[in-house]
Amino acid sequence: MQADKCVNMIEQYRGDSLEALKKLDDRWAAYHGDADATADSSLLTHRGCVDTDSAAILDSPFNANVATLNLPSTKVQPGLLTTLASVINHVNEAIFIINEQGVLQMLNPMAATLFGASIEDLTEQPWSDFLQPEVKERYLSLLAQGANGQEALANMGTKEIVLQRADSLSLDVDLSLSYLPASPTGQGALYMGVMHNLTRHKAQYQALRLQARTDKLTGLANRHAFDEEIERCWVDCNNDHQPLSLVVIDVDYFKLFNDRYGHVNGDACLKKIAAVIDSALPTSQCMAARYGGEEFALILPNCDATAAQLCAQRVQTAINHLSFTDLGLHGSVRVSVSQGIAVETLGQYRTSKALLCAADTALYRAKSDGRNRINIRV
Ligand SMILES: Nc1nc2c(ncn2[C@@H]2O[C@H](COP(=O)(O)OP(=O)(O)OP(=O)(O)O)[C@@H](O)[C@H]2O)c(=O)[nH]1
Repeated sequence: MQADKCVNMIEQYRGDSLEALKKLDDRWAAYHGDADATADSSLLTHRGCVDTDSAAILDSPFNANVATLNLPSTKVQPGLLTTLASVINHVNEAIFIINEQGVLQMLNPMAATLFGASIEDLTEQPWSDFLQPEVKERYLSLLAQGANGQEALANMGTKEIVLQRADSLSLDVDLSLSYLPASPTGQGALYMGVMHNLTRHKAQYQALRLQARTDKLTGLANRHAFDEEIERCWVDCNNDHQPLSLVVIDVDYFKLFNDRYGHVNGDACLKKIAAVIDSALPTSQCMAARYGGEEFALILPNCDATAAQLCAQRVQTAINHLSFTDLGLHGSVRVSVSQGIAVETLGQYRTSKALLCAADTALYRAKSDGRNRINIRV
């Protein structure tokens, strides 16, 4: 919204609004006691540049902060640039102006902070030096289109990019670049860039994403994450002609555990089981997820039946040895799990869902065969 406001203000003052510019110039002249302000380049220098008489500029009725903007003193239509400088310095957004060659003409303090250098050091620098190679080309061709008079193509909507700051740090920002056509008064076309620092948003997004994919009780991946991961692994393993194994794990007689020892201890038991399952994963590409209440599932990409069985046996042994004395329960209290395994190696299953169904069927068999056992369908 702020950016729109800025563009609107610039529109108001630019090229076709020469009348407004004239009024500003007249006001400036009146303030400085010079009726012919626009023709007086020394006065214009006063109006735009930091180096000269900054006290007078700070007292300016137009914009006390224009002094902080370093305006180029050559090849400009100063009335326009001064107005532009005044506007961008008022807007609470990081804004920079480049010319048709992509050279930084002015920027406000917020933009300088994002670029990682002072306004003075940044002015007259090629803006594309702050872009990564992959996006640099895109923006340079945009400038070329503007220079060829293809104005309609010379705007770039908001895009997420990585800024290569002057201090060599990288910064995630979103950036929009707007074409400001050449004015009839001789000012060449310019581009206005508006940037937002995305660092905090990205961190929040990552935290929320992790939260949305994590089971709150156990800290394992949740069902949503499992569904996404199985699809990804299915495609990857099929493409690479690698096996994909699934293990579905269900706690035996867990209702009894809850009934005997209470739901709080039931929760603690699920956490212990989850930790055991997670540590039994053979590789870092594997995923352990809480599939439902007392049901867990393992995705084992690039693992054949032997590797999957080994993993399941590790889980079984470790769970059989779990102790609950730290919960105040008797040392004899034990739990077990039943496990079903299905393995895709030679295109037996048409979809990941079919593979999951096969693992579920194997689990059902393990349960019906007496529990605390592993059943495999290859
Ligand atoms: N404490 C606790 N219990 C849960 C949670 N989610 C599911 N349960 C319990 O898990 C139990 C599952 O019971 P059943 O589906 O009958 O299965 P089971 O008793 O384990 O019997 P089998 O699976 O046939 O061996 C129910 O009592 C649920 O309340 C949870 O997050 N915390």
